[in-house]
Amino acid sequence: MPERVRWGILGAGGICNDFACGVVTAGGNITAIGASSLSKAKALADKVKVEKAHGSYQELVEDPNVDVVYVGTIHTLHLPHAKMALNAGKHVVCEKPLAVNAVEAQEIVDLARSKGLFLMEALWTRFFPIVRKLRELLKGGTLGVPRCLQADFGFVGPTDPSHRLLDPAQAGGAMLDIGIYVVQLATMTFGTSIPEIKSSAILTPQGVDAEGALTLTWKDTASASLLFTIRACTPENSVIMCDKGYVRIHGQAHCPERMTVSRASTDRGKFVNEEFSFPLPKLKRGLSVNYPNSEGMVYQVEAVEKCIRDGLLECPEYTLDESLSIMKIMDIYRQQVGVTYPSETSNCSVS
Ligand SMILES: NC(=O)C1=CN([C@@H]2O[C@H](COP(=O)(O)OP(=O)(O)OC[C@H]3O[C@@H](n4cnc5c(N)ncnc54)[C@H](OP(=O)(O)O)[C@@H]3O)[C@@H](O)[C@H]2O)C=CC1
Ligand SMILES: O=C1OC[C@@H](O)[C@H](O)[C@H]1O
Repeated sequence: MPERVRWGILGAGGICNDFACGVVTAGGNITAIGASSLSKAKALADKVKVEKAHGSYQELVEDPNVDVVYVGTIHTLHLPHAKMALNAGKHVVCEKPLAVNAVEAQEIVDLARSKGLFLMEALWTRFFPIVRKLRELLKGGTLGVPRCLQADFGFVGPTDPSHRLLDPAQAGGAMLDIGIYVVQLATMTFGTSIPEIKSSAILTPQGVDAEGALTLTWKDTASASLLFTIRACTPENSVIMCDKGYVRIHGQAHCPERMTVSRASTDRGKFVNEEFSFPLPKLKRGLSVNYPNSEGMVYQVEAVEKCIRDGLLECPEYTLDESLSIMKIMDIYRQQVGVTYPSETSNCSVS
């Protein structure tokens, strides 16, 4: 294996640009970009100064100079594209959600495991320094036991019903696109066992969830109250409440840079506050990103490269079992609110 992992980028849309900028900014090595057409692949390759562009995904995954494929296509294509790369013997980092439902996600995980290849769902939030600091803090125990979480993530999304966020054929809807971020905060804090789930949602005329609310209860131990919407601006606050204080993670919900830790004092209702912040890295000159705070892709790139260098097949900071649990929670939510996608041949996987 060369000193730096050799990345292949599968797709040339919005997030592929941002991920590629992350690799370049991290000083990493992208050896090829493959897209549905050569012109699309070339346009991105020129922008991020990558020599090789492929006009098909198959050519990309078969490129002998690629070690790990980043899959950045739409939700319904994650299953075929992740499988295509694994079957070609490549490690895979696949955009969130890993797949449309838990049955599909399990298929990808089983394939990676059977082939002894690295696989991770690209839940980049996990690798932000503030999130790592938060985990350290919760583990350290000085805030006591985490008992409840309140979190929201919302923005006003597109109105064109053919946009991927709204189109059932592209597995659109708020949960799979952004709800996943608040769900992962809950599993990170309270563990990956499947909680009791109560869901509600507002659906679009096309039948995807424009807004959802979820109450998760881990019997006798913890609860989470989560809201996600693509039809309203929300404060994007996440508050983890413990028995000796609480932590407020300030938005943006999926790429936070700042948190306030409030420790209970001997005076009930009075807290001693401590602020933490980790500013984003600066992009390398000439690069520009499409999505907020995508400079923070750097952290995920570095984490994956370390795992692959160390010979790991999954990332300890975000395991495949956790991805599968999150997928199951999202399946149960969709069952409860009545969102199914045309691409789902078998029903959701909930057992
Ligand atoms: N981590 C984060 O912060 C973010 C993550 N995402 C995730 O990234 C993924 C892609 O989102 P985004 O980049 O915004 O989407 P885009 O629509 O910008 O790009 C998606 C790519 O998928 C392929 N594609 C798109 N539509 C179709 C279609 N109808 N039929 C066939 N192929 C299609 C195209 O690949 P090609 O270029 O080869 O033609 C396209 O470039 C999603 O999984 C999303 O959840 C998105 C935004 C932010
Ligand atoms: O992951 C995401 O984060 C930012 C949102 O704007 C985008 O729709 C989503 O895919």
